[in-house]
Amino acid sequence: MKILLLDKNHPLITEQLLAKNFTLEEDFTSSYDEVCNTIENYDGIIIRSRIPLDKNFLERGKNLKFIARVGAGMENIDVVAARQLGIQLINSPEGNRDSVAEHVVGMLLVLMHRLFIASLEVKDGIWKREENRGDELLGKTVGLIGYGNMGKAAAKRLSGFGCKVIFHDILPDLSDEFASQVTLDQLKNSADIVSLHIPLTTETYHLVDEEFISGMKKDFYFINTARGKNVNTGSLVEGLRSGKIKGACLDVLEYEKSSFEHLETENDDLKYLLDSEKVIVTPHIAGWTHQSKEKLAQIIVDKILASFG
Ligand SMILES: NC(=O)C1=CN([C@@H]2O[C@H](COP(=O)(O)OP(=O)(O)OC[C@H]3O[C@@H](n4cnc5c(N)ncnc54)[C@H](O)[C@@H]3O)[C@@H](O)[C@H]2O)C=CC1
Ligand SMILES: O=C(O)C(=O)COP(=O)(O)O
Repeated sequence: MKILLLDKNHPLITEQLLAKNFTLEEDFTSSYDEVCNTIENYDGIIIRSRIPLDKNFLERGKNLKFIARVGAGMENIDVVAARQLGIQLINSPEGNRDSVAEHVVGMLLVLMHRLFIASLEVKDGIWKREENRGDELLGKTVGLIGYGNMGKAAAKRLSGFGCKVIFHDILPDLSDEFASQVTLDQLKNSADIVSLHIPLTTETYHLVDEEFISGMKKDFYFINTARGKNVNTGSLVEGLRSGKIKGACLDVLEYEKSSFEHLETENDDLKYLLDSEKVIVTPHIAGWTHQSKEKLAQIIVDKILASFG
């Protein structure tokens, strides 16, 4: 089989697939149009999220048998078209869920204990104690939206910090030893912290908006490691300005073109988020550890070999 690798990943992917006699070609720079022109030459694609694999792209890949997404989210792939065309979709969320879960806990601790601000101040010669009094995770009710790979991994860690973890998911009967399933209204009635772990779909686009925020019973902390477009940024900023949202941890932003591209900065809402002491932001690295890089690669190779080896 001839496979095109469109993103840089751990070298074990190439080493192990070459050893199994796959033919591999790497192209980490060509544009969407350029790749479209040659895609019919390949049986499979290995990708993260650099290029959108839309219907047009998939139809031109006449010989494609699989798309392997090194990671979890499939938003860059027209999943419906792929299925209609008989192209197998493979992803590897088991490889970065531990990284995401630790990032969630880490961001919450940094924000709630004011670690980043306090450290910057001390290094600047400023010694403020009362202003830097933090909030504990212990005893807080965390409401997760989406209880798949990422949500479950986050629940496991957060319950270890003494949080009561509840979640809302459209699939039924998902409660386990770490978290209890509730309706969205029940979550809004009791959560002190809201964390998103949903895919980006037409239903989840701007799921967190003015109505969601005003429906929250308590003031709350907000964390998003899912996708930027799950949140209406204007509403988020308004919630932060009014104090309804006590602080936000954002690994993803609405204005990301893809996780590999910079943000546009000429935007008042984004400027507020970047300037605010109540917000910490990371550049889409929740799932981006040295360990996840290797795990994602090994899992994707194992899944490719299980179907096509
Ligand atoms: N920041 C980062 O580096 C990373 C971000 N992600 C994001 O996390 C997302 C979730 O990943 P997984 O947990 O692997 O996905 P998953 O498919 O295992 O779980 C998602 C869950 O959300 C539920 N869901 C879907 N629509 C919903 C709605 N409207 N309301 C409530 N629940 C809904 C689904 O039923 C499912 O249980 C990915 O799609 C991706 O966007 C994933 C990995 C790394
Ligand atoms: O696995 C995911 O869904 C991620 O968000 C990781 O993002 P990336 O593959 O680095 O664009």
